[in-house]
Amino acid sequence: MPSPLLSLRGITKSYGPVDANQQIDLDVAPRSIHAILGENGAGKSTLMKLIYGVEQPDSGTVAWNGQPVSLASPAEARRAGIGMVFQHFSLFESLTVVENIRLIVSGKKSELSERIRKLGHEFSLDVDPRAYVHSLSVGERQRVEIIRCLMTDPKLLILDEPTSVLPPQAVEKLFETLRRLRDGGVSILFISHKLEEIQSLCDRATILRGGRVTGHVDPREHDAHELARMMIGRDMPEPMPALPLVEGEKRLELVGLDYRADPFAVPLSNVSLTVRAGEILGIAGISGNGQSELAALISGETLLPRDQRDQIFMMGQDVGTLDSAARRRLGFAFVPEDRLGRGAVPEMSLTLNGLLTAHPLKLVRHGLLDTARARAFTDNCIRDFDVRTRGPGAEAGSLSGGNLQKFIVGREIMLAPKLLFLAQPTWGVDIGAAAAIRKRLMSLRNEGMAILVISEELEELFELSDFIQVLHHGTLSPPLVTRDTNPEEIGRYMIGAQPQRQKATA
Ligand SMILES: Nc1ncnc2c1ncn2[C@@H]1O[C@H](COP(=O)(O)OP(=O)(O)OP(=O)(O)O)[C@@H](O)[C@H]1O
Repeated sequence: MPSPLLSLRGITKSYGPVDANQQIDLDVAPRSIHAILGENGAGKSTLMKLIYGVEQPDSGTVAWNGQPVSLASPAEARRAGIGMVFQHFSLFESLTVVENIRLIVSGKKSELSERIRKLGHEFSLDVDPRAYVHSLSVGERQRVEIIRCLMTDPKLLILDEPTSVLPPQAVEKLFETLRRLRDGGVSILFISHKLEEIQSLCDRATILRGGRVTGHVDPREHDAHELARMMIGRDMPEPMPALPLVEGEKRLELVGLDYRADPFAVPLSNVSLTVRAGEILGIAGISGNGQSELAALISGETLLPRDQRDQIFMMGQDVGTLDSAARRRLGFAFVPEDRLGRGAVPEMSLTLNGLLTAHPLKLVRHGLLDTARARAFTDNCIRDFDVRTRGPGAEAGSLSGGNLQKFIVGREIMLAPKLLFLAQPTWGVDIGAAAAIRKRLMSLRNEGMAILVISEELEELFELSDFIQVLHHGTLSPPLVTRDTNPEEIGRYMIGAQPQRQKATA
């Protein structure tokens, strides 16, 4: 290999008793796309933070272009030519897109806006520079992060799960962008749990398990099963078959829902859907087509005006003006897409985060916290959902992204709701754990739970759902029976190219 652009030797980093990285050796070649593979908590993000100067190693050396360096801060890393797109976004919600970018890239607002539009157009990362970040979906925020990074003209670009919220068409476009960048002399460190992506994009891969390097391979020389086994050290769980449908009672019904929140939000028009007991409805679509707005209306974060009646029903009741707590009392549970902002409070322990939604399970009595029960609930959730953490006392923010997601999904499932709504349920979750979550959802469906899933992963929706509806520009396609449709048809609805069929299902 030509002399490496970046070379790490013996890098070690511990957080208290957790050895997040141990004796890591890694060489990143110039003009290469290098994957970092590993299950949730394997130490991938920690390693990237060390390279980007967010954290400092306890020991080990870093060389950049053959010269020893200590990257003491992200500003220093950026000066050297290292850019990073984080898994958790680092944008200010109350600022606009261009204002956020201006915090890092100097220039006049008008010039920057022009560059944002141009890059957005070139790399299919379209986003309005004037939009406030709080009004953007997770997918759109990620686009802003990527554009911001590209604007600093990096020599090494670190991407921590960049494709997790992109629709399939955009993933391919992003890959073309990344290949172009590589051919132009930029190296890329690429974290993803999707093995097919790594095989189609990357020329090298380093595998981590339990904070240690377990291999450096050429991912194109191994099939997905082999890579999965190297990564998780065991075989994948088998999917659970769905029982035939019996028409269960309606647990969620949206009837011609119309809603416009603010000028930057996507207006929803005439949205209708039904989720019955014992079935899973999947909502497909490219992020930014009204998913966040729809999720907020279903969860009760956004309430309908008092005069807008008979549009949202849960367990047969009109809930459009009821808040989240009232909806939860009817047997509703919810996993939001934004796990750190809405799903959990990062500074609080897992036990307290458990209480946020599980307190009705007699975890609070006479106004006082029943510590033993709350801890037992959290312990069960950690065990049942294979959450890798030091225990119920750990702060939510200290968990790796995928492990926190497993915790939140577990907490909501343990409430035994009648209606469970999950937005991007396996986002950032490694392949083994994602398969386990899907298996669990199938078995809950078979036991009679009504489940609604919003996901940008078509494969996931095809594996899970009995019916699929597609959200495009704030309108919803008719329900399609999953076994009678195919990804091409769904894809046509996703880009608005499919004429609305007459009723596709009874
Ligand atoms: N700030 C922190 N405080 C305490 N522990 C931490 C902190 N950051 C990471 N850890 C721990 O270090 C280990 C490695 O975490 P890391 O986030 O690097 O994993 P990862 O491979 O990126 O996982 P994922 O795929 O879930 O994002 C985990 O056990 C995690 O809980």
